[in-house]
Amino acid sequence: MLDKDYNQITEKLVDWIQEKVKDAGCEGAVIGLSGGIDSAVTSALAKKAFPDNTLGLIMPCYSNPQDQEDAKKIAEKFDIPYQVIDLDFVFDQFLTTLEGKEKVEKDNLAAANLKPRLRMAALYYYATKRNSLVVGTDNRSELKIGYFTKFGDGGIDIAPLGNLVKNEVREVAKVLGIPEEIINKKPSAGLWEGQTDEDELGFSYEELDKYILTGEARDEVKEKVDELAEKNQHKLEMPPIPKF
Ligand SMILES: Nc1ncnc2c1ncn2[C@@H]1O[C@H](COP(=O)(O)OP(=O)(O)OC[C@H]2O[C@@H]([n+]3cccc(C(=O)O)c3)[C@H](O)[C@@H]2O)[C@@H](O)[C@H]1O
Ligand SMILES: Nc1ncnc2c1ncn2[C@@H]1O[C@H](COP(=O)(O)OP(=O)(O)OP(=O)(O)O)[C@@H](O)[C@H]1O
Ligand SMILES: [Mg+2]
Repeated sequence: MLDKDYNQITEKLVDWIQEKVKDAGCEGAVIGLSGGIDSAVTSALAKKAFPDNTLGLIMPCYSNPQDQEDAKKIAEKFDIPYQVIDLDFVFDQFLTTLEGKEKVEKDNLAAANLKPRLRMAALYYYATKRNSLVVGTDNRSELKIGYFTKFGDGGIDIAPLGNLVKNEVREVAKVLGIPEEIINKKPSAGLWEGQTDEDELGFSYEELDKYILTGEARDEVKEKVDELAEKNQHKLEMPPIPKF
């Protein structure tokens, strides 16, 4: 990876979270805990920043049970208070309400994207009640290509990992003592069974990160990344407003 001091970066990120939360007049952090590395790192940083006011929400929505186990393991290892909020019922009811019928097709992107959007609503519920910020887990690699659900996992207040590519997040994870099995787990949005980021995208984080950091990649990867970055640019901007 880069020749950077990840011990120092870790400390600076803790200070940065403290500063952003205090600047907002808030007192703590609320984070969605998925059992993946990005939320593990983010919650461990937030816990260091706000030892007495960090809350993790574990929100399975037809999710792999192993993910919930992994999320609990992180919460317990870092002594982060957490709540398990099962979204299966709400998800089904919402889809039924949206479609106006009981039997609803769930196997499509529109339905899959409801999951992160329900999680976003739950995170803001607790953020408001606790005078806290929603601390996002999006990293630089995901932000570059818009690989997140708009107003879902992209609906957050601050993004401490936003300047670190995925492989740098792994370096910070090592500094924090995140368990190896979480660091080495295949990244997944968990939106449908068996989904992995790299299968869906068609390139690896190693390739994506190298392209972001050096501008070098296979032509096919460059093309795909550039196309996604352009197509999803709107996710990083304010909604267009007429100038007249
Ligand atoms: N040019 C434009 N200007 C303004 N808005 C525009 C737009 N083009 C589309 N839109 C809007 O954006 C919507 C499409 O964006 P969005 O709803 O986000 O949906 P979309 O980008 O199609 O899907 C989300 C992607 O993010 C991935 N994801 C989601 C959640 C977590 C993770 C993870 O890594 O954990 C990954 C997921 O696997 C999927 O590939 C359209 O329905 C439309 O409303
Ligand atoms: N089951 C879940 N419960 C709570 N939060 C979740 C759940 N699934 C996803 N999230 C939230 O959405 C974020 C985006 O998911 P994403 O998959 O990009 O990150 P991750 O799971 O932490 O790491 P990885 O990308 O390596 O899987 C998570 O970091 C977490 O904050
Ligand atoms: Mg994940």
